[in-house]
Amino acid sequence: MLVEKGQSHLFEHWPEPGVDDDEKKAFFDQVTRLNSSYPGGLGSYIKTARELLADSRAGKNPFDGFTPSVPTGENLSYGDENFIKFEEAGVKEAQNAAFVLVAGGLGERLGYNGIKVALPFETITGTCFLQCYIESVLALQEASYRMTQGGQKKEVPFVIMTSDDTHSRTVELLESNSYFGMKPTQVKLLKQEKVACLEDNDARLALDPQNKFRVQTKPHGHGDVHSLLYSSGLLYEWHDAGLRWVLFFQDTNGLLFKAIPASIGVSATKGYHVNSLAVPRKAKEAIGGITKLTHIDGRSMVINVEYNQLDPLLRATGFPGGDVNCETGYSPFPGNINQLILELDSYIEELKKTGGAIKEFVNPKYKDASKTSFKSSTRLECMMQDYPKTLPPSARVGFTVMDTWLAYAPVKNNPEDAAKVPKGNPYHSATSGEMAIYRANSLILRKVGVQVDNPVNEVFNGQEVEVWPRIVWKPTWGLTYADIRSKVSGSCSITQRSTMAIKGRNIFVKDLSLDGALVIDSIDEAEVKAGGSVQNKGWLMEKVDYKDTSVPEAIRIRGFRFKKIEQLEKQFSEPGKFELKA
Ligand SMILES: O=c1ccn([C@@H]2O[C@H](COP(=O)(O)OP(=O)(O)O[C@H]3OC[C@@H](O)[C@H](O)[C@H]3O)[C@@H](O)[C@H]2O)c(=O)[nH]1
Ligand SMILES: [Mg+2]
Repeated sequence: MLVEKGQSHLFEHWPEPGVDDDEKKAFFDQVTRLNSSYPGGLGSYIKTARELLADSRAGKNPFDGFTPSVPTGENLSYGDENFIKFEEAGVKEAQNAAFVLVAGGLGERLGYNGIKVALPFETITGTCFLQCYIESVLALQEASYRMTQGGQKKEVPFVIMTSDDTHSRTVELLESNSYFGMKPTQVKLLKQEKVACLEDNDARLALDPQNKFRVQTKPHGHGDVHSLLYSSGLLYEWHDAGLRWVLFFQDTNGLLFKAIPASIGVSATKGYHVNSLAVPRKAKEAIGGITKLTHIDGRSMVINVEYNQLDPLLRATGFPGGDVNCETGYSPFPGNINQLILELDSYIEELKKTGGAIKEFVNPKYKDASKTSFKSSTRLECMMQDYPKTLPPSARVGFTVMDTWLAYAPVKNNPEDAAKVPKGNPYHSATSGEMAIYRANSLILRKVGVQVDNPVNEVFNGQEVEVWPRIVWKPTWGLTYADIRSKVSGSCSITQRSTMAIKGRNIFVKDLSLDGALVIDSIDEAEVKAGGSVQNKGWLMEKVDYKDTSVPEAIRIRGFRFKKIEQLEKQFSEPGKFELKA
């Protein structure tokens, strides 16, 4: 097959029979894997690669014939009547959802040595992203069950897509932490395979520079999640269990679950087959733009246009300024945060036709303008948000826009690159990611009536950020606006230099004035009233330089660490009613 497909160069250097036979066999093992893990097999991969490479060489615009315009979607504003209604509908529906985390990426822009889901999303408690996600799903599952008493208690499936770059470390993280409280059987890992690299426009496969008996491979992109889910049989299992929604999300967004209940509510209420979460987008920000594309033949679709393609598309279609802000100070195109909610039945119908194959693209870096050779080998890639591209016009494709402060704080950029982000655009760094948690929690507490001090501006690792009071809570304490409102009452205040961690479901904050650090931990069966005036020296934020290798990498990439001077710390590990009075 390889020889037929113009790949005989792969064998040119092979020694005579009997020499290196083990390596030769290993080569065919690898080829067999590459062949079976790609929908349609290697032959189909090579064929598509030739077509896409020819288009790329000819400079063909992938959006040829399409005109972009700004689509309309559902705009939510936190805590208003509409939002509360959607949150309630979403929590009810959450027990019919399955969650899929795509975490196969290396995170090259961040350059962190570990896997990204193992990074703390905040360093008050040191909770990592994966723990945050798992605890949020469990809290949602529990809340959903309680809302529909009498029903059957369901376990919400949690899938993680890994790759060879992340798989074993993800398993290790789960196992060494008892799956963060989830039943191991509730978690499924699907490993994506890499795809063959291409060395030229004829799609000749590239050999691994380290081993001439192996084909070089690179990641195929997060779009693999659809074919993996389909071939795993999970979708049918979920269908038979009566599930209705599949939610996809990415590796580092500590705010995400604040936006999820309401967006499930939007999907359920509007009957969306596809619902993408979005936030206002700054021009040139590294997030895709949700765009309505209308073809000259009349058909149209609402789809993500990836951040590197939005500017050329706009310039080519009568927007000479390209990707620029409009009078609002934002790009007119909502920013895709790549959190998708798909309706399960229509998803299965579509995948029956496509097998989960997603429209691919190729992005070779050419040596020169003749476009005949590449600087380094390339490969086909695909993105999970391109799923709607093959849907029929009857599909209900929508999106939900929320405030960035509530919904999106990814950790993608290393400190050096983050410091170079144009002023006014988000850093998307470990520093900004953690600060965003404190800002969101402060703003939420303000919404429910707590008097929270204004932030101060500080510079960490060359990035100027707002530092709000450092407030965190467990998902079981406050999953929705209504939850949080029910747990806070009276006249409460929190000063700017304060730190607060609420780590128990039934902690009721009433008439609390905090100036310092407070940590409360309680079991579900303990009901704790927390009030009075708490004042102590608190926790200081000490600056750390990202180049200071004496500090653990997960900390120094933030540019600060907490110095615990003094705190009030209380633990309630017995059932009963308690009062915390300072
Ligand atoms: O092969 C891969 C590549 C990536 N991924 C995962 O996919 C997720 C996103 O990857 P990246 O962080 O590289 O994505 P990018 O920042 O380039 O853009 C992504 O997020 C922002 C959105 O606006 C973009 O539209 C979306 O493509 C991560 O969770 C990553 O682990 C895989 O699981 N497999
Ligand atoms: Mg990327």
